[in-house]
Amino acid sequence: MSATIVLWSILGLVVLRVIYERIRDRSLPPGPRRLPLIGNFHQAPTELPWITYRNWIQEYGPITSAQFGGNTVIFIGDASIARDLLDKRGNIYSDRPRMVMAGENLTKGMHLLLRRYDERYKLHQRLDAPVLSPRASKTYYPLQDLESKQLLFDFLSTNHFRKVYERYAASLVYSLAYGIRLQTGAEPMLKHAHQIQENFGYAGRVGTWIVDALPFLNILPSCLAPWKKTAEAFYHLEKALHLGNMQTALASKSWNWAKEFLASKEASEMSDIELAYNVGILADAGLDTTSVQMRMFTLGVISYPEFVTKAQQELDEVIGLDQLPTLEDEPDLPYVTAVMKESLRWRSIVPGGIPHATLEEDDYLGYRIPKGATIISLFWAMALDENTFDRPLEFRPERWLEVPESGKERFVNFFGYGRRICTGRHIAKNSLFLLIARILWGFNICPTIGDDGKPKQVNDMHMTSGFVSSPLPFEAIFKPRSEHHKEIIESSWHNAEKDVGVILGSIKEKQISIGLKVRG
Ligand code: HEM
Repeated sequence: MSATIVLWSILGLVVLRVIYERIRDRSLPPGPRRLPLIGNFHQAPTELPWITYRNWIQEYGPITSAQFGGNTVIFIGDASIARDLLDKRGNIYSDRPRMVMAGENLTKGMHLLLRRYDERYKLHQRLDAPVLSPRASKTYYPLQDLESKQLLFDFLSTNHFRKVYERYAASLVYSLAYGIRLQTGAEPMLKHAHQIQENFGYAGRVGTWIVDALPFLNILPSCLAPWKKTAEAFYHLEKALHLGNMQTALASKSWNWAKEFLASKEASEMSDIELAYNVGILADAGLDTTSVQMRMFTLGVISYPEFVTKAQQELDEVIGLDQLPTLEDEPDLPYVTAVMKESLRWRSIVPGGIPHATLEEDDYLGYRIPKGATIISLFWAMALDENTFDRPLEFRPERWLEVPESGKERFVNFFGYGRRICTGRHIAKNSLFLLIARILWGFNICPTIGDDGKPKQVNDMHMTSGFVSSPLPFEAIFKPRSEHHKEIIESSWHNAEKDVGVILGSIKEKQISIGLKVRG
């Protein structure tokens, strides 16, 4: 074959490809200009990608499309469009995009968050639903009460708030899932669990693995696919943690989710490892989320301290000085509830949203949304939308108590959408309310003082990338509001029931008494 024929053939293929892409992209929502083959891949940042995506939304409109290799991605930057598609058309928009490295190689299809929307996924949802319902979640209050009392007590002797929040969140979810209280936060199993989270975040990083861009490469044998070795090592580490915790839970005398699940009809259709992963993924999901959201709240206090006085006035009037607020007080504490909502809006722990995918082609506002497209509801854009939130960069709880000026729908889906909405949201919201109310009741939180004698400045826009985005390290000082507050915190902790077996037993009794079906 002469060189001329080769050249003409290549040119012909390129032309055919361009024609194919033109047809493929017809009627898609507008978006940045694509290059042949790679589309916008070269424009997808690995660090803080939501900032670039928000810029695209501002330039091209609230529903924007881009092409990452063979994958069409639709970005949504408007709360009502996100609800129209992800909530109201949940039958189409509840799948997840394929993530070869994190979803298939590392977690072997067993990570609930990444599961495709199929019968197996629904089986897992049926298994989990009874322990995560609003009514069941309310019965976990005695554990949240105990752990939050320890949290307040810990703040009397340390300002290391990251550790204090992490211990709270981990101990709560490990008690529920496995009957294991984590009293110090330095337990080896917790270190192991954090390593697993880190590995998952690494495996899930966009732009890190060639196999995520070109999934067909995954059929290569391990000797030609070095990523498989990494995934296999991570998998064995994770499997050991979930199976080990499951064994401890089943051997424990107390009621826990592991026992509850094992006794269910759904579990009889699962292997030991699939069941252990189910419990393990729930435990993982509860580890970082609540604690990082509490760091966002702390960042809000340091950056916009004015709201604290108003919250404390409300707490003093409604609760008084002699007792801690409880979950029952929520309806009487609208300002504190607004602080919780504002923490979730101001800095989401998932600013890039968690991607959904379409199960079939759809039509919306005259645009074609292809089957298999990745759908990103961009929390960062919706939470900072100036048309719906006045001065959105400010932490201003009042906005949740005022009647919004514009008639436009505001972003409130902090826990996601439709059939993939966060299943731990009732537990999470109860924790956030209780922690925020109790911390504001008992403490003033101040910035640390620098060498120049002035409060150290903290940049409230400095965040990490990754599955869960957290603030970069900053310092804060937790001071009890008075000697009296300190005494109440000490006595509440000293008088608390600390035996997790007794508390879990009382939770089981409570569930039976209110008519919940208890299996374990
Ligand atoms: C402040 C705390 C939390 C926040 C902000 C949060 C947020 C989210 C978001 C945005 C999603 C994705 C929803 C979607 O795809 O539309 C999600 C999924 C999920 N969350 Fe949470 N979450 C929190 C705490 C928790 C806790 C405590 C648990 C478990 C006890 C949990 C369990 C899960 C699970 C299992 C999923 C996967 C749902 C699925 O794909 O079907 N989350 N969460």
